[in-house]
Amino acid sequence: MTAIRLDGVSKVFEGEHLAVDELSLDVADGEFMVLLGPSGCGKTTLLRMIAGLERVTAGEVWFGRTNGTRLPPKDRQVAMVFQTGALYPNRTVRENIMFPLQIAGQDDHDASSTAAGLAQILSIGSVLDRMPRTLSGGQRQRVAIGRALVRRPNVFLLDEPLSNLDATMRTELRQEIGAMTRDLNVTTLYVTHDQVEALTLADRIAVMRDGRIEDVGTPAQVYNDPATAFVAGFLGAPRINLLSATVRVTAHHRVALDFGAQSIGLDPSDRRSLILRHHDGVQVIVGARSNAFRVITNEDVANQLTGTLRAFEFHGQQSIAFVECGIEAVNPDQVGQPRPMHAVSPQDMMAPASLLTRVLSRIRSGRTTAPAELPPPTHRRADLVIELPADADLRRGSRIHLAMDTTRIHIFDQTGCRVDRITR
Ligand SMILES: Nc1ncnc2c1ncn2[C@@H]1O[C@H](COP(=O)(O)OP(=O)(O)OP(=O)(O)O)[C@@H](O)[C@H]1O
Repeated sequence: MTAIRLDGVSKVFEGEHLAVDELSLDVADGEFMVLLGPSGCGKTTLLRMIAGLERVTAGEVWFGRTNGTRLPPKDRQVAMVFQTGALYPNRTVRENIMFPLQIAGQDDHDASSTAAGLAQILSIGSVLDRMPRTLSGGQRQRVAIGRALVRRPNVFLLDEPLSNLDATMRTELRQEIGAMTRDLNVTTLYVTHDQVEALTLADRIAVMRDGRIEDVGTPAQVYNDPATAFVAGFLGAPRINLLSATVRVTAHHRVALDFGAQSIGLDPSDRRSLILRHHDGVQVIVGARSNAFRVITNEDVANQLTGTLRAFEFHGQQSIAFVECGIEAVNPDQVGQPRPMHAVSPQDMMAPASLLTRVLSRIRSGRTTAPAELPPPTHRRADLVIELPADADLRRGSRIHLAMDTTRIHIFDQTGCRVDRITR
């Protein structure tokens, strides 16, 4: 077993762009770390650099106390499973799993019994003598996992291993992967863009965007206390409501969030008031999940939002309502979004390290815009999405009053960074 340290790792593809941008991450010995992010954010590239399948442009990859940046893949004690684990089509399940042991010189009898033991753990003991073409997708992935783990790697990398399976098979294999990697105590990096997989499997989640990590923490930390509006928007269904507001501070130091036609006051005992008191007149983005609202019947209650119920969806356990409140909403995908990545010339790729560093910083400066220069995030009038009890008796088109639980909201600046974070 071994810890992994990524120290300022970057990857620039020739003639293309910066796929991984000076990324640093520590994965503890035996930890299950999930890399979560949208398509194209650099997750696979990062895994491939750890496996040694992709050259690191800048930065270092450490395995425990060994600098593995330039180690050939075979010397890294790393095993990797891809979306569709390719199997040897002309070998049985048993032969597929035992093959890495045979290559390592183990005798056939021992290799066969190790393969059979692992197959039992992976619930494929009954198909040991079948050929891969006769297996289901889930069984094939189990064989690929068995073959990757049979030599007891120090590091286990999985790249969206469940994405080609149906929902039932995904849930089943997800639980087994979690249990097995913990039993084996192998340091695991698991790539996905599925938030359910990330939240259910991870010891910690690293949320990636555009080649960088925006937040790292336990599932509860990144869900309940997200570092950025993007992270808040990426985790949770329905997506968090992001509302455009202005901070208003009264003469008595009370803090209100002004949404235009409506406003909400923070409780004076709320410790975040102390931070927001210094932001009078500042434009912010208020993040409120669908369960931060409650329908109230008394329209005289202070501190409420009022709107028209536009649509209503029954979801079994609860209902989701769409309420038009005349408040500007912000798209989480566009908050703090860097400019398009800049092209790198082949000459840049040949540059020595110091020049390379300058190239990276030039690309980054093209991608990172100072808050003052940022175009305003794309605002649009949109419905508030709120959760209601499944049996809520409401009619489309009716006026409804909503109490907002201000202890459950997050406040972000215009670049999408939290301004009210006190717990982490
Ligand atoms: N060999 C390559 N040459 C040039 N560009 C590449 C290469 N491999 C990946 N890229 C680019 O690097 C960026 C990151 O790709 P990567 O596959 O790592 O993303 P990802 O987060 O794993 O995406 P997905 O979830 O869709 O697999 C993408 O813009 C991709 O087009």
